[in-house]
Amino acid sequence: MRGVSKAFGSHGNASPVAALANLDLRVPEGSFVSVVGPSGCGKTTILRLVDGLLAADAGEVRVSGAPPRPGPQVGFVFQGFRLIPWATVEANVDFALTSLRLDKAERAERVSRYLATVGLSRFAKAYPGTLSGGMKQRVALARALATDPEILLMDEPFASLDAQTRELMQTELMKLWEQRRQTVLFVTHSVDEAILLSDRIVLMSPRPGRVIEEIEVGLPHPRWQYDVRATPRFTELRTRLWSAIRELVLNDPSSDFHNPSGRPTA
Ligand SMILES: Nc1ncnc2c1ncn2[C@@H]1O[C@H](COP(=O)(O)OP(=O)(O)OP(=O)(O)O)[C@@H](O)[C@H]1O
Repeated sequence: MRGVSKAFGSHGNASPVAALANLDLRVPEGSFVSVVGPSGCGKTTILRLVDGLLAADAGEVRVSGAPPRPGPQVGFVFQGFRLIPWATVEANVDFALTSLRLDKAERAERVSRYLATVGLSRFAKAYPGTLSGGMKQRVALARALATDPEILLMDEPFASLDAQTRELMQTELMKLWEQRRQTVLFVTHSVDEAILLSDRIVLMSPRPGRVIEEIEVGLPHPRWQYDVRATPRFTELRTRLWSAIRELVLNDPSSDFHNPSGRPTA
């Protein structure tokens, strides 16, 4: 993304919201990049621009050298799963394959392979409403992976899961990524999650959203094989990112937590 700006239209008398201003961001092929920053800094807007669901007002967005276009080359995983409630688990995954023009046997093989990858083969005939949150998110992950996309866009995919399930899903994602090494652009509010998963972390400031720092994580892979959180590097990154985000929030006049002095308000 080069010099990208995006504003959203005004509601009633309110003036337009400048979501992104003159944003530069490069995500190298095969890398795992996370975007963190205060609420409303434009993280989701970046993903929608890369997916081609949204057009930039100014600047240039390129995906593998071409203008972005929605399609099977890009997999999207959302916080809210977005499964089809009246379709079975396997039908939900199969639906993603519609545009690939595979024959029936190939489609069935893909569906069963990716359901096995996320450990849900036994639930192929179940309906989403009967599954736990973690299982639903695994279906959503299988659906996103089934087209074998070059790029995975993930918008707070684990935010609504309980802490244990979230950790298990993070480990699953790390393992899957080690095998396939897609390019991943991952949005999260969790600094720990960003450090755990990413090669690089992009820190954004809000109103208008822009990149203020890019940090190489520098922790070795595969990270599920050792206790990443116990390393000095993890602690250092965590402290650095949290204090930067805290400063951004306290100094943002439109934030509910605006308090430049940082002193107790009560
Ligand atoms: N369709 C829209 N119409 C109006 N304003 C919008 C729209 N989409 C996003 N915005 C505004 O643009 C800004 C950036 O939104 P975006 O959702 O990209 O931020 P975010 O960093 O992902 O937020 P959060 O962390 O809260 O999910 C916000 O101020 C948001 O209110």
